[in-house]
Amino acid sequence: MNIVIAGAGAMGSRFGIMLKQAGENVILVDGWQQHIDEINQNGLKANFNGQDVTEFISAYNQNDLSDVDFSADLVILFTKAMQLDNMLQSLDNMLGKDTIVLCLLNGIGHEDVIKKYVDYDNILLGNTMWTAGMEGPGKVTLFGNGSVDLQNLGEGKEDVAQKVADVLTNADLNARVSSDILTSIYRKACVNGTMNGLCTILDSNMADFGDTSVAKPIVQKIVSEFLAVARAENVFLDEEAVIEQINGCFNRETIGLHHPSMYQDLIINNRLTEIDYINGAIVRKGKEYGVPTPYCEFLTQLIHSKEEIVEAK
Ligand SMILES: NC(=O)C1=CN([C@@H]2O[C@H](COP(=O)(O)OP(=O)(O)OC[C@H]3O[C@@H](n4cnc5c(N)ncnc54)[C@H](OP(=O)(O)O)[C@@H]3O)[C@@H](O)[C@H]2O)C=CC1
Ligand SMILES: CC(C)(CO)C(=O)C(=O)O
Repeated sequence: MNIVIAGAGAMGSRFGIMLKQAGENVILVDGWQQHIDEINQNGLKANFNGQDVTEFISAYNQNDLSDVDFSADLVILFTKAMQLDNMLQSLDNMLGKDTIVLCLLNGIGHEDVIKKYVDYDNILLGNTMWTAGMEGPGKVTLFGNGSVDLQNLGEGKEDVAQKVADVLTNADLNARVSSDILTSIYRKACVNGTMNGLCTILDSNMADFGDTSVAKPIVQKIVSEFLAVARAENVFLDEEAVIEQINGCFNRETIGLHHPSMYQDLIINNRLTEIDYINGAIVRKGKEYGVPTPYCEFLTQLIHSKEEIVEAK
């Protein structure tokens, strides 16, 4: 399958490497020129579960795609939420009438942006529990396990969703077609709504935060706000199951040592965060539905305050 990874940071690189290793025809598209040059000159390097691997995958700057002759069957979106609209504009020439677009960004509501550029029937919405970290241009660190949930937005497009899930699973990415992706997106948003902001403010990985005496009550308060907003949208989640999934992030043997992507953005790279698409989205929706969200509001404010202190760009 001809696959474009649109947003080739940490996660895009993971998916690019694993799909290439499974024999798919992959290209990477990104806006970070130094990263692109490094990949094209020396290959995309990864410390992959402790082993050094290098994959040679062509990488292109999203602002310079006019001469790229690649007929994309599948585009996997892996930008940061703030970059999504720009990336879709850049990809315009590559999106044929049958190109399937799969969104795996964290956060809520990305379909509203994607719909502006892609036929509704060609959109797959999903999320993932895989993790990844950037070491520097052309180099990522990949460890642990994960999975992907995805669903077709268009009616009767289940076969398309299944085909994409099969391609991902064939690359060991453990994908499954969900029949209720909004529930799955809210469930993942609860994971990000707790792990990402808190580990960033507390300067910790997930396992160290999980070991603190206050982790459980704070997680419970934030989850209850997410679930109340979800209920207002007729999305019903089982609180115990959500908390169990979050507790899974504290496991040092699996992904507990990971610093969430928001930590990588703000603390390591001085970059703006996706907080407005996670806890901030819950605050906005809470106001709309008359649902109080004090914990999400406070965490959103703390992250914005930290962004200002470190002059994040
Ligand atoms: N990392 C993780 O473990 C997980 C992340 N996600 C989600 O996946 C999506 C993509 O996240 P992720 O892969 O972490 O994103 P990254 O921050 O690694 O990459 C996203 C983009 O940011 C830019 N960028 C990243 N690092 C630098 C740098 N040091 N200097 C300059 N530019 C840089 C690049 O684009 P450009 O130069 O064009 O700005 C890149 O395409 C997000 O929605 C995230 O929440 C989901 C699950 C886990
Ligand atoms: C690994 C996980 C689940 C942590 O919240 C994630 O999605 C991220 O790092 O953004």
